[in-house]
Amino acid sequence: MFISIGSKNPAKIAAVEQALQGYSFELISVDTESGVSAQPLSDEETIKGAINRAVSALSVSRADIGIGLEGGVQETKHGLFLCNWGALLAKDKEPILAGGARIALPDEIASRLLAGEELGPVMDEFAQKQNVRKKEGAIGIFTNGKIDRIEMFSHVVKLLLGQYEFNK
Ligand SMILES: O=P(O)(O)OP(=O)(O)OP(=O)(O)OC[C@H]1O[C@@H](n2cnc3c(O)ncnc32)[C@H](O)[C@@H]1O
Ligand SMILES: [Mg+2]
Repeated sequence: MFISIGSKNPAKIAAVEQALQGYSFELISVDTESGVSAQPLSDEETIKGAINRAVSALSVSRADIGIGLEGGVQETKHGLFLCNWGALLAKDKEPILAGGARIALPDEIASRLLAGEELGPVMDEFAQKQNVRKKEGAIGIFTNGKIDRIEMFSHVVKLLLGQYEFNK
């Protein structure tokens, strides 16, 4: 299986590799535009970003499958939640979608995102670390390391792959 992932973010690449353990596969990563805002503010926008990345990843390579993973946030009555979406696109097929685990962000983080800041830099400042988005992610910080961004996205990729196999 030849797979192209639409991001150079090491956490997203590692998530695909983790989900594909036991498979024989070749993986390339391509820097794609999400085509949505840098900080998507809804499920809908985040899904669109994931699909756009999968489409570009497939179109610029000879891969059989393009995968797009996108992070965003979604407002609810219970707070601003992290949302993460994945799209898998096989040639001449409709994209397959899957969502990741969700947790509410603390108010001090949520208010900054709603004011227009991006989660990546806000998390680095909050956690006093560098490149949180490429490592444990906000989900790793706020779950005390129980579920990091790689594990969360690897779950999304397994959900994509499983649906792809089931529908084949
Ligand atoms: O290189 P790319 O693939 O763009 O990876 P990214 O880390 O920027 O990830 P996204 O574009 O999918 O995420 C959209 C925004 O949300 C941020 N973000 C999403 N999830 C995060 C997390 O768990 N921890 C820190 N920042 C996160 C990220 O920095 C962006 O500002
Ligand atoms: Mg980004």
